[in-house]
Amino acid sequence: MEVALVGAPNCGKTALFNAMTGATAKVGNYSGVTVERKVGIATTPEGRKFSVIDLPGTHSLRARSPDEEVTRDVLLGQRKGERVPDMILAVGDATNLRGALRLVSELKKVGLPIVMILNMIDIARHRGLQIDHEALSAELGIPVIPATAVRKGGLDLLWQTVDPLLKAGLAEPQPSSWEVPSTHDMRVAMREAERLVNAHVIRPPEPDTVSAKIDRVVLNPFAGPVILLAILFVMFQAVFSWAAPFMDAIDAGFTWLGGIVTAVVPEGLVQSFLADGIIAGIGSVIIFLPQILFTFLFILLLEDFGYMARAAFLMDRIMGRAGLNGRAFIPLLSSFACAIPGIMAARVIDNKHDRLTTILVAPLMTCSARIPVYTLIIAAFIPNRTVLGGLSLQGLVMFGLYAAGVFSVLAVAFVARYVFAREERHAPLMLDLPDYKMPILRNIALGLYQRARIFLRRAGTVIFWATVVIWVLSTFPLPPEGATEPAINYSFAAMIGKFIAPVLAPLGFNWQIAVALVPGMAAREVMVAGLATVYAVGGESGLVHLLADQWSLATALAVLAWFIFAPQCISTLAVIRREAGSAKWMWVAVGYMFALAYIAAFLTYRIAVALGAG
Ligand SMILES: Nc1nc2c(ncn2[C@@H]2O[C@H](COP(=O)(O)OP(=O)(O)OP(=O)(O)O)[C@@H](O)[C@H]2O)c(=O)[nH]1
Ligand SMILES: [Mg+2]
Repeated sequence: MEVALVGAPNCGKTALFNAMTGATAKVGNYSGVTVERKVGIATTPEGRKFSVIDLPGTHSLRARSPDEEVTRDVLLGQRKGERVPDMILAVGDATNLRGALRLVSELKKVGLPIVMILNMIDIARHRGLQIDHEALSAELGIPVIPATAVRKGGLDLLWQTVDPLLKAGLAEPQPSSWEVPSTHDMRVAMREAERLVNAHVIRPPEPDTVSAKIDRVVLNPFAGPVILLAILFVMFQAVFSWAAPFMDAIDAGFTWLGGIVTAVVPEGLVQSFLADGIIAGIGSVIIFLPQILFTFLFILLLEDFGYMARAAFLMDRIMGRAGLNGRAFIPLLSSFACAIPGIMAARVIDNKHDRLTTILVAPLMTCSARIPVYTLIIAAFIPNRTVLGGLSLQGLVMFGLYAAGVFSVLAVAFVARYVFAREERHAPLMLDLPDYKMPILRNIALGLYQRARIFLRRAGTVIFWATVVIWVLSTFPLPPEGATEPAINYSFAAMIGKFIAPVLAPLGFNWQIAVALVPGMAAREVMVAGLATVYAVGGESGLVHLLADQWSLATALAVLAWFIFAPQCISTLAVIRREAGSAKWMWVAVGYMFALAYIAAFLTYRIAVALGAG
C-alpha cells in the first residue's frame, strides 16, 4: 500500500510525513523545502503498515517547475518503474482553505481514493476560524480530517479514519480524467472553492493581525533592509563569541588525546601517524563544529519563525537587478549550509536559464565547509579585540567574508544575464509569505542534529582519508641519514608542493599551502587538516600560532580571497553536472571559479604587499 502526500507548498506535508513515519526530513516555514519524493513506512495503531510518499508542494498539477513535475508524474504514473500510489492524502493548510480545496477538485479527477487533511488546525482554532469539516466532507464526498502535524496526538483523528478504511479495503482506482486545466477551468474551480469556504467556515471578524503588524515593520522599504542587515550582523557577532568556549574545550580534548598517544606509543612512524596524522588532522576540523551549529541555530530559528520568506521578499529587488530569479533566494540560502542542497533546491525555478544561473552561482555562497578555513586564518591574523564600541573585529571580518560571497553571487549572475542574453523581466516575486509561527523546538533540534551528523560523517570519511593520504605523502620517503632540514622537506608532499608552487607563487602561496590545496579539492575543510599535518602541529591553538608566525598577512588575506571563489569541492561539481544536465556546465563552473579565485587572490596579495602587509 502506498499513500502520497499532496498539497500546496508549506502546508505541512513533510511535518505530517515525519509524524506518520518517524522520519526526520527537513521542514521549514517557507515554500519549496521539499524538492524530491521521499518514502517512509507508517504503522497504524492497529499495526497495519503502509508506505508514505512525501512530495514537493504544488498549487496545481499543471506543473511549472521540475519539483512540481515530480508530484504530477508520481500521481499520474508517469515516472518510470514506479506504480501509481493507492491513495492520496490531500494536505491543506486549514488557515488557507480556498487554495487547498481548489487543488482537491483537481486531485479528485486523478481517480484515486482521497482523504483530505486540514493541517495546522491548531493555528486555525487559535485564530478563531471554525471549520465544519463534517459538512465539508459530506459535500466533497471524501473524508476530511483536522490535524496538527507538529503536536503529539495531532494525528489521532487521522489514524482513527485510516485504520477502518484500510480494514475495509480501498476503493478501486478509476481511470484518470485529469487534463491540464485551462485558465478558465482554474477560475471556475476557484469560485467553487470560495463557495465551499463561505458555506462551511466561520471566520473571525479580525484576520491574523500579528503577522500583518510584524510585516508592516520588517517589510518596510527603509526599515526592512536595515533590520535584515542588523540580524545577520548580530548573528556573526554572537556566533563568534558563543562558540569560542566550546571550541577551546574540543581543542583541549584533542590536545589531551594527542598527549596520551605520544606518551603511550613509542616514538616512530606509528606515533607520528596517530598523533600528527589522525588526531591533529581530524581534530583540527572537528573543532569547528560549535561554530557551525551556532550559525545554523540562527538560520533554523529564522526559518521556522517565518522570517526567511520575508528576507527573500526584501532581497527580490536587488536580486532581480542582478538578474536572479526571486525564487533563487531559498536555493542560495540553503547554500549557506552546503552548495549541494542549494543546487538541488534550484528545482523550484521554472525558467531554464534562471535555474542554470542559480546552479552556477550557488557554490559562491559561503558554505559551512569554508568556516574552518576562515576561522583558522582569522584567529591567526585578526587581533581578537573590539572596535567601534564593542563589535568584535573577528566577527566583523567573518561578516565581510560572507558579504563578499553574496556580492560575488550577484555580480556573476549579473554577467550571466548578458551571456545568456536573457530579457529582463520585471515580474514581481510570487511568493507566499507564510504567517509567523513560534519556532518548534523539535524542528530546530532535528536540524542541528542533522548538520552535526553530516559534518561528523565527513570528518570520519572524506576528511579522515584525505588526512591519511596527506600524512603518507608528507612522511615518505623518509629523510636520508644525517639530514639537516625538517623531515617533510624530503617527502613526496614537498615534491608535489614545490612542483605546483610556481603557479601559485604570484598569489603569495608557499609550497605548504600548495600541498594542502590539492587534497582540499575533496572538501574545503581538508585544507585545514592538511596544514595541520604538513606543519606537523597538534591542536588548533598550535596551528594558529604557527600560521601567524610563518605566513605574512598578505598571504593570509590572499588565501581567504582564494577560498571565497575556488571550486574546492568535487561533490558540488558532480551535482552541478547532474542538475544542469551536462558536463559542459560543470566545466564552466570550474573554469570561472578558478579564474576568479586566482585573480582575487593575486590582487589581494599584491595590494596587501603594496600596503606593507608583505
Ligand atoms: N503550528 C503548526 N505548525 C505546523 C503544522 N504542520 C507544519 N507546521 C509548520 O509549518 C511549516 C511548514 O512545514 P513543512 O512540513 O516544511 O511544509 P511542506 O508542506 O512540506 O512544505 P514544502 O516542502 O515547501 O512544500 C514548518 O515550520 C512546520 O513546523 C501544524 O499542524 N501546526
Ligand atoms: Mg516538504
